[in-house]
Amino acid sequence: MNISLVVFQGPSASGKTTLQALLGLPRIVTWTSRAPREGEIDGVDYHFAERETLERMMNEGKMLETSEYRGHLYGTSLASIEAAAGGDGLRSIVLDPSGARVAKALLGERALMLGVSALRAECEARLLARGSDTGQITARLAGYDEEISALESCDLIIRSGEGALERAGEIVRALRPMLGIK
Ligand SMILES: Nc1ncnc2c1ncn2[C@@H]1O[C@H](COP(=O)(O)OP(=O)(O)OP(=O)(O)O)[C@@H](O)[C@H]1O
Ligand SMILES: Nc1nc2c(ncn2[C@@H]2O[C@H](COP(=O)(O)O)[C@@H](O)[C@H]2O)c(=O)[nH]1
Repeated sequence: MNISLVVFQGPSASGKTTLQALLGLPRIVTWTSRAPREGEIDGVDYHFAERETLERMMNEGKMLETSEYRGHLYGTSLASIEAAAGGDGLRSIVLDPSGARVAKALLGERALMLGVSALRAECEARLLARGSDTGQITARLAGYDEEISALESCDLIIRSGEGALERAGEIVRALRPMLGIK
C-alpha cells in the first residue's frame, strides 16, 4: 500500500487521539484558536494561536484548509501536509469531516481514512470526565449524527466503545505491518 497519511476522524471524544497515539506514527500538528486543555502542550498537541494569527496565515495562503468547530478556528498548514504528500515519511493526522475531505481530495489513495466511532452516551460520559461543562458537551454532541454519517466515506471504521479500548488498540496496531511500520 502506498499510504503517506493516516487520517483519523469521528465524533468528539470517540477516541481518535487515543487510537492515533496507539498507531504510533509521527503526527501532523494542526493549528487551533482554542485554549489548551490541561496537559496539552503547544507544538505537540496543537500549535495554539490567536484567531488573528490563523486568519493571517489563511490570507497569506499558508493553510491547506481551515474549519470552524464549535466557535474556534482549526487548520492544517500547507507546509505540514506537503511534507506528507511528498513522501517524506508516513504520518497521521486528526481532522473533522471537512478537513478529512480536503486531505482525501489532495492525497487520494495515499490517504488511509480511519473512522472512530463510539455511542453518543459514551462520548458524553468521556466529555464529562474531561471536565467539559453542559454547554460544551451539548455543542460538541450537536454534530454527533453528522460526524457518524461522515464515517461512511472511511476505508475502515473502528469502534472504540467503553471497555473496548484494548480491542480497538489491537486493530489499530494490526495496521502497522500493512503500512510498512516495524
Ligand atoms: N474506548 C475507550 N474507552 C474508554 N475511554 C476512552 C476510550 N477511548 C478514548 N477514551 C477516553 O476518552 C477521552 C477522549 O478521547 P480522545 O481524546 O482520544 O478523543 P477524541 O476523539 O480525540 O476527542 P476530541 O475530538 O474531542 O478531541 C480521553 O479521556 C480518553 O482517554
Ligand atoms: N478541519 C480540521 N479539523 C481539525 C484540525 N485540527 C483538529 N481538528 C478537529 O477539530 C475537532 C475538535 O478538536 P479538539 O481538539 O478541540 O477536540 C476534532 O474533530 C478534530 O479532529 C484541523 O487542522 N483541521
